[in-house]
Amino acid sequence: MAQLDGVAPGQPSVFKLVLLGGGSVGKSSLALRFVKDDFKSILPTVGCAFFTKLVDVGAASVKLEIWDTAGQEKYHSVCHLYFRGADAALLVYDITSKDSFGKAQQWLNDLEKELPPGDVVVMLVGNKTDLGEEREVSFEEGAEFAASRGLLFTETSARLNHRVTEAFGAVGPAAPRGADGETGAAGTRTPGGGRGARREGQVLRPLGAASGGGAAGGAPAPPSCPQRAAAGSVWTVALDSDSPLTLVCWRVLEVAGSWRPAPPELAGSCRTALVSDGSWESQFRLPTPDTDRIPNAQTRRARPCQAGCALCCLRTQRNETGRTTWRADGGLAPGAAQDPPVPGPARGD
Ligand SMILES: Nc1nc2c(ncn2[C@@H]2O[C@H](COP(=O)(O)OP(=O)(O)OP(=O)(O)O)[C@@H](O)[C@H]2O)c(=O)[nH]1
Repeated sequence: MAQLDGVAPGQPSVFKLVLLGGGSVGKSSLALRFVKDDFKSILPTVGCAFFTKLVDVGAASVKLEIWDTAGQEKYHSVCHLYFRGADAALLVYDITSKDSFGKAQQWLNDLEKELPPGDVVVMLVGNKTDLGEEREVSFEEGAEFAASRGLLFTETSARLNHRVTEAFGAVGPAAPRGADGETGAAGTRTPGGGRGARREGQVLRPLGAASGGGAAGGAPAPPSCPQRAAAGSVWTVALDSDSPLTLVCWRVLEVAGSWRPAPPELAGSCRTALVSDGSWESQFRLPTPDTDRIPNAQTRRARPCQAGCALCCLRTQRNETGRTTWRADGGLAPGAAQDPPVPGPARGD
């Protein structure tokens, strides 16, 4: 977090979040929606606009500074000045503009020149989902680009207030930061992480331990449906069939309803995404063509339970693929691996 050192006693620490992306993609509108729950006509930003919001993180308050950079080309050369010291970034494009999607990729390159990957948590945000009929960038394109660059990903509508709070929350001061489950709470830093950014491929401990019930060997048990899976959970799911094929998929749950894509080495073999209508889509491509028992590519759709529970989605996959074994990584003790509990009536599709 910026300015943590030297914070006067009683003063909230400061967390710097930058909004970047092309012109008119809705950066200011997202900030306005998040900070004031308002949506109105806004003039193009000149240089950089500035919003603040106090965010409660545990018992402490953190001052979230939102630096809303101008997307117009004429300001491009100065915007990198605003990136310095950022803890997090929302990289925004307009889903109705392919051009803005290309520009987001350029902005990311600019950001990475200023702040190396791993120093800052970045979420790619496709805005204006209310204009779905004019869509030029598919959800999958966004998700795939995010996966290829190790970014979080979501789609929003500032106009309809769709997933705006979730987007800011996923990268904000209350989001989980470190492998030890540390949050971005005021006064904390992740060891070796400078500002506490996530590291690609990092295994985060499932944070459901506190509310997740019984723990094997002191380790957290998988959260059970309809309990909300905790932010920061990492699960490995092995899908076994009668054939010798085994597919291991990695998932990092960042916030309820939003998955971090599989790490690059597994990209293409497995991905799960929250599609814009609120249902889940998981696609598995098995690594060998031996598909006697399992089709080569399987797409499953399931509605999450009200709590956006991860296991509802995964359970539906299990129901549909028959024999599936489950393993929870990042905290479960050996021997604790087992099917997660499936309480209550099925809520999947
Ligand atoms: N339909 C729709 N329009 C939006 C949405 N978000 C923003 N807009 C509109 O898109 C236009 C640009 O929005 P801004 O918030 O000013 O975009 P910006 O990215 O800050 O633009 P610059 O300041 O030029 O960088 C405005 O007319 C907004 O009303 C959205 O979610 N849906």
